[in-house]
Amino acid sequence: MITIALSKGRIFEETLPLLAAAGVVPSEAPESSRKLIIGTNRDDVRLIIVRASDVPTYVQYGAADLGVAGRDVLIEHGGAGLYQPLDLDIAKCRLMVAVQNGFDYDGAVKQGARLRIATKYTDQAREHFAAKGVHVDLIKLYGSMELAPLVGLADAIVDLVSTGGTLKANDLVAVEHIRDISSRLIVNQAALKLKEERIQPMIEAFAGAIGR
Ligand SMILES: Nc1ncnc2c1ncn2[C@@H]1O[C@H](COP(=O)(O)OP(=O)(O)OP(=O)(O)O)[C@@H](O)[C@H]1O
Ligand SMILES: O=P(O)(O)OC[C@H]1O[C@H](OP(=O)(O)OP(=O)(O)O)[C@H](O)[C@@H]1O
Repeated sequence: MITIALSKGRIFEETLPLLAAAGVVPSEAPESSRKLIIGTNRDDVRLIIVRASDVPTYVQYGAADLGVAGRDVLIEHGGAGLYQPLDLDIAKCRLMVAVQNGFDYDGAVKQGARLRIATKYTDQAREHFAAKGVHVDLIKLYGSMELAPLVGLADAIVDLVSTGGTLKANDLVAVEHIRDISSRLIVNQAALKLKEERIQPMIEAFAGAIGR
């Protein structure tokens, strides 16, 4: 059996064409089912549905052989035990610093002010501000980061931006680009050796379908 870990929503939807290229069609959609293990048209392939940030953990420990995870999530996880053969060029966005409209970010940084930063991405935020020599207090959040500057919880946020619609709707502006993000295929290193004859063709099928 080959087990593939995916998260609901954009990762599942954008991985469907890649799975199809490998001859894998899920037997139901996670959005309309409460099942966490989803069968496919292939007896030897199943999907497990987990939180986006948990995908690397399932693959690291071998509970899933393969998975699809954002670069944002992979950097926070650290990547131990994971082989990352392909950038799938899906779920594309940017990790950015944003502040409320009117907040003088450059001025605050120049003055050497200590900034309060709300984010789910504490490791990447710490590294970004340390490299700039800016002192920060990090406030860990698990979602809706855009709210933090509006209610005085933080001076700035580090979050993902795609269309910019969420920032705009909440009177925020992006002030720094940290990195471009897309999702990657990740593979458990031991599984790749033990099940190579079934996993390698899947990697090749995914590779051939990227960007189609
Ligand atoms: N607006 C976006 N546009 C494109 N890609 C995005 C966007 N937001 C997030 N992503 C990418 O898709 C991945 C999955 O995002 P998704 O919103 O499904 O999960 P999440 O809610 O961030 O995670 P969790 O459920 O673990 O809190 C992210 O890790 C990121 O790489
Ligand atoms: O620039 P935009 O196109 O508006 O996208 C940015 C938003 O997308 C992500 O949230 P998502 O839609 O995944 O919501 P969730 O993570 O809170 O489920 C991210 O956390 C931003 O809030």
